[in-house]
Amino acid sequence: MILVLIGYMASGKSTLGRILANKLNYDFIDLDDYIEEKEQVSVSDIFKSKGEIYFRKKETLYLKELLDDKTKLVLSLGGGTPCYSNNMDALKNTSKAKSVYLKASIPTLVARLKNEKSKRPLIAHIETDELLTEFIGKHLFERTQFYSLSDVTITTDNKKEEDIIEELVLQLF
Ligand SMILES: Nc1ncnc2c1ncn2[C@@H]1O[C@H](COP(=O)(O)OP(=O)(O)O)[C@@H](O)[C@H]1O
Ligand SMILES: O=C(O)C1=C[C@@H](OP(=O)(O)O)[C@@H](O)[C@H](O)C1
Ligand SMILES: [Mg+2]
Repeated sequence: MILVLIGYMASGKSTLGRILANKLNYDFIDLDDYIEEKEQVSVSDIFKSKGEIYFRKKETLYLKELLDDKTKLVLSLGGGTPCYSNNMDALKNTSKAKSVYLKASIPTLVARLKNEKSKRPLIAHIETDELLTEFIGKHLFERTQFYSLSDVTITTDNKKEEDIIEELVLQLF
C-alpha cells in the first residue's frame, strides 16, 4: 500500500506524512525532497534555472518511479503534482495507492503561507496578504477539480496534527 497525501501548498502534506508513516511503521518520502535529492538542486533553484515545465516533467517521472517501486510507503506530493500530466490518473489506476486530500480553507492557507513564501517559488514574489489571498483563491479553485478525485478527503482547519492523523487512520483502514 502507498498512502499518497494531496493538497494545496501548506495544507500539511509534508508534516502529516512524516507523522503518519511513523505511526504506521511505513517508509516516508516527500516528493519535493526526493526530487531535490535526485537532481542535487533545490526545488526553488530548479524553478529559477530550468523553469516550471522542467520541474513538472521531473515530478511526473519520480512519482511514477515511486509508484512502481515502493510499498508500505507514505508519499507526500507537492501541491501541484495531481494537477499536471496524467499524474492523478496514474494514482487512480494503481490499486497499490490510496490518495488522501488534506483540505484547508483559504484563510488557513494564507495564515500559514504568508510566513513560508520564500521556499515556494510560485508565491515567493507575492508581496501583500491581500494579493496572496486573491492568488490562493483562484489557484485553489483551479486545482480543486484534481484534488477532489482523491479516495478520501479530510478537512484540516483548526484541527491539531494528532487529531487529523487519528481521523485519517480511521478513514483509511
Ligand atoms: N494541522 C496543522 N495545524 C497547524 N499548523 C499546521 C498543521 N499542519 C501543518 N501545519 C504547518 O503548516 C506549514 C506547512 O506545512 P507543510 O507540511 O509544509 O505543508 P505542505 O507540505 O502541504 O506544503 C508548516 O509550518 C506546518 O507546521
Ligand atoms: O503547489 C505547487 O505547485 C508546488 C508546491 C510545492 O510543494 P508543497 O505543496 O509541499 O509546498 C512544491 O512542489 C513546488 O514549490 C510547487
Ligand atoms: Mg510539502
